[in-house]
Parts: sequence; structure tokens; C-alpha cells
Amino acid sequence: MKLFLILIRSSWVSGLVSGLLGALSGMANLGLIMLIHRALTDDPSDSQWLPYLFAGACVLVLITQVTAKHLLVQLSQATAARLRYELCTKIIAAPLPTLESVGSHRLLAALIDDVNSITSALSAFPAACANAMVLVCGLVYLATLSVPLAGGTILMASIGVFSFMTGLRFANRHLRQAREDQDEVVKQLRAMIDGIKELKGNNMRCLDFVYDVLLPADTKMRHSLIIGSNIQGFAHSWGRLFLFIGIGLLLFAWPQIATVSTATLTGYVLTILYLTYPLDGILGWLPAMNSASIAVAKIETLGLMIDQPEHQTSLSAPARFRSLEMHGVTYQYDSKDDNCFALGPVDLTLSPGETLFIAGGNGSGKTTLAKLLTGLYVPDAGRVQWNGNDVTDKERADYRQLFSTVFVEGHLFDRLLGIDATPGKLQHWLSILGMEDKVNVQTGRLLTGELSRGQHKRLALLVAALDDRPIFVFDEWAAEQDPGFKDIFYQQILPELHRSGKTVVAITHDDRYFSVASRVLKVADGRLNLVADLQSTPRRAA
Ligand SMILES: Nc1ncnc2c1ncn2[C@@H]1O[C@H](COP(=O)(O)OP(=O)(O)OP(=O)(O)O)[C@@H](O)[C@H]1O
Repeated sequence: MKLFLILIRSSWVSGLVSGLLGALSGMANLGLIMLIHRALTDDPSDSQWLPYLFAGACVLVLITQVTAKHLLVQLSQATAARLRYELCTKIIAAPLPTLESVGSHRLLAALIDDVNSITSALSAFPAACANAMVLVCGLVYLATLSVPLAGGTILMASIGVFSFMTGLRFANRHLRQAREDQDEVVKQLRAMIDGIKELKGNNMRCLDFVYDVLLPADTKMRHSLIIGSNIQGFAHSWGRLFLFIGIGLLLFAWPQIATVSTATLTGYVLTILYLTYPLDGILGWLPAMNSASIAVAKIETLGLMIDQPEHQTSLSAPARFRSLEMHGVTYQYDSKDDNCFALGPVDLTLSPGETLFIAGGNGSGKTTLAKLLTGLYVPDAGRVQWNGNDVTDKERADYRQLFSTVFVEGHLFDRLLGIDATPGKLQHWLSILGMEDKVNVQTGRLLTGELSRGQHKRLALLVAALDDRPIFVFDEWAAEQDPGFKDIFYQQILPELHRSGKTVVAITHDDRYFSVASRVLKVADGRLNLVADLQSTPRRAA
């Protein structure tokens, strides 16, 4: 039912028209059978007009089927695009911790597999309408031949469909489980692609991964899928069998009970045999509908999980930055593990133009702090103040626009997006970063395919510099740079940002360059401590 609501929401006119056209093609199909019956049983002198009617019905079948399919292909693709768009909008609007806990594998499986299941079920909709119409008209035609026989056929078909639906309900339990298991398979397939270097470098690891991780996940999914599909297949055959039982009773039992003319019996058997095709078509379509319903439920569950949209930002330029303060900010990851990491309470003040370095051991909480500072995480307690005002849910999206960021695992889009930099500025940063050959200045395309890790970071810095926000946050940017480029970063780039009035927060382990900063803070066990206040001393590189 929800599937049809999705279809109707996309375009109820196209849905209705394609359904009606499908039904019309079904009637024309049945018209062909009636004409064949007439041609077989009527006197030839009475049926001179039959060839013309037959040709007309053929043309009608062709036109209605092609038009209905054309409309439905467009509609189902529009529905798929709409579903994907809605899901993408929800993903973009959802808070980062929610997305991190859902996991990218689940989001991808919903965006690709579930949407495809829905599209393929919808694409078969005109054929299902045509089949339903053939069935209905066929039963009416049977009723004109003999009412009791039509009643018997309806009874047998109803038993068949009911048995099939009952089987489908049993199958559903396993098919739903298979869909859940599919998330794990997608997760492991992603792990295989991401970890291909680690797998290639260790044959034992590769074997362990394939036999202990990937295959068991796949087998679990396959097991549920096979049981579900077997039950479905059995229900399909069982449902279909009832129609043949009906034909058997008609042929062998009915003539014993009542007198039936050969013409009626021929017309009857011919029509019923013909009706097995549309019935088969509908029974064959129901599993696809079933998978689509499971996919709709999955998308809904996922949608509910991520449906906590944040307030959206205005598209105007980022607001001015005069001060930023964190007071007693704490944050704890939402994890099943009781010992999950907790940061804070953290107190921190940032002023325009200052360069702040944050140091600290692995896992001490530096990146978590940077995510809190940049508004990607919401503090559990404490306040973040921007220009003297509390940052609440309403302002958070606007607040995030204050920052140009380069995170450790940051993503590079293959083109400059949302950036309105002059060619001169682009050239300036390209030459500082030594990346002239990696960007097409005319099109703004970034050649992200063949980059080393260091080059990847340099392009990310280029994007951040062109973003040109008041505060720059670098998470271990220089960690993957050669010594020469480390020097350029600390002695040329950071001072240039400082001269242009930018505030810089750099997470770094490069204590050689600490003198570049105005303040150095250290994070240890989730707490922030001042290491050095160099504001009064002259800024120089080590
Ligand atoms: N999404 C998450 N869910 C649960 N725990 C997390 C998550 N991300 C990080 N952690 C935990 O929080 C702690 C701090 O992580 P964080 O990334 O902030 O450390 P870090 O100081 O930046 O470390 P490094 O120098 O190694 O990058 C770690 O113990 C990590 O395991």
C-alpha cells in the first residue's frame, strides 16, 4: 500500500493513466481470445468481420502496452530519483553522530539496493494492471458462458491466491532477515575494497577475511534468502496448481453433474488456460512487490533513524567572527560500551587573528574537540558562545559556516563546489601548494584520482583556503607532508593566514614549530591544558 502512496506522490496522473492503459491493454488481450473463440466456433459466413476486429485488437494491445510502459518507466525512475533525493536530503540534514552510528554501509544499501527494488516493482505495474484486467474481464466472459462454472473458477482462484499470500507471509520473515543481513554483507564488501592493500600484503589475513568474515556474512544472508525464496516459490506453484485443479474438475467432474455443451466447454477451457498467464503474471509480480515493501519499510526505518533534521542555514555569506568561547563543554560518544570516551569539561576562548595549536597523545580527544568546536558535534553539557551569544540548535548550521576545515579523513570532491574564488586567488594558492597540475583552473575540476596522501591534503587545504572562512581548523594537516612542505605550512601558510586576520586552530604533533602559535594547548584524557602562551613573545619558526 505504501508503495502505491510513493508512486502516487510522484505523479498520480501518470500512475492512473498507465494503470488505465494497462487495464485497457488487458481488455484488448481478452478481446483477442474472445475473437479466437468466435473464429473457432462460429459459422465462417458469420465471421467475415473477425479478421478486421482481430487486427484492430492487436493494434490496440500494442499501443496501450507501449504507452503504459513508457509512462511507467518514466514514473518509476522519477519515483526512484525522488526517493534518493529525499533520503539524501535527510542524510545531509541529520546530525553527524547519528550518521556515524548508522554507518555508511546501511545508507548505501538503502540508497542503491532498496531504491532499485522499489523501481523494479513499480516498472512492472502496467503489466500487473493489464493482467488484473484480463482476469476480471475473463471471469465476466466466463460468467456469460456459465454462471456456476464462473463461480467455481473464482472460488478456485481465490483459494490459490489466498494460499499464495499465506505462503508469502511466511516467506517474509526470512526475506526481512535477509535484508538485515545484507547490511552486514555491504559493510564487509566495503571493508574489502577499503582494505585491499592490507589483504594483498598478507595471504593469511586475506584467507581469514574471506572465510571467517565475508563468506559467513554472505552465507547468513543467502540462507535466509534461500528459505524465503523457496517458500515463495512453493506458494507460487501451489497457488497456480489450484487453477489446474479447477480445470481438471471442470473437464472430468462437471460433465458428470450437469449437461455442458462442447462449445461452452471449449470456450471455458480456452479462456481458463489463457487466464493462467495473467494469474501467473500477478503471482510472479507479488514477490517483487513484497521485496519492494520490505525495501520501503527499511528506508522508512532508516529515515526515522536519521530524521532529526537540524535547522538549516541561510545561504548568505558567513557571519562575522568577534569571539568564540566554550564553557564547561562535555561530550561522550553514544556507545554500548560503558567505558566509551568522554571529553571535558572544556573551557576555551578564541579571538580573531590568533593561531592556536592543540597537541596531545593518540586518542586523547583532539579530533573530538575539533568536531565540537566546529559545531559538527553538539555538547552534552556546557555552552558554546559565538560573538557573546549561545549557539543553540537554531544557530548551529550558521555557526558551522565560520570554519574552513581539513580533517584527517576529509573527503575531496572532484570539483570546486560552493566556492566563488577569483582565478587570481586560485592561482595564488595553487602555486603556494605546488598543485598547479592537479586543478583545471577553467573548469574548477580537481584531479582527485591519482593523488598521494600528501597531495590529497594539499588539495584539501586549497579548498579550505578558497572557502576563506574566518576560522581555519587543521587536524594534523602537516603529518603527511615532506619536511620542505612542513616548513612551507608553518612558516608561510600559517603566517599568511594570520596576516589576513584569520584565526587558526591546528592540531599538531610538530613541537619543532610550536613557536609559530600564539598559544599551545594540550589534550590529555579528554581534558584541555595550556602548555605555552606565546602571545607576548615574537612569532618565529623553529
Ligand atoms: N564515532 C566514535 N564513536 C565512539 N568512540 C569514538 C568515536 N570516534 C572517536 N572515538 C573515541 O574517542 C577517543 C578520542 O578520539 P579522537 O579521534 O578525538 O582522538 P585524537 O586525540 O584525535 O587521536 P589521534 O591523535 O589518534 O587522531 C578515542 O578513544 C576514540 O576511540
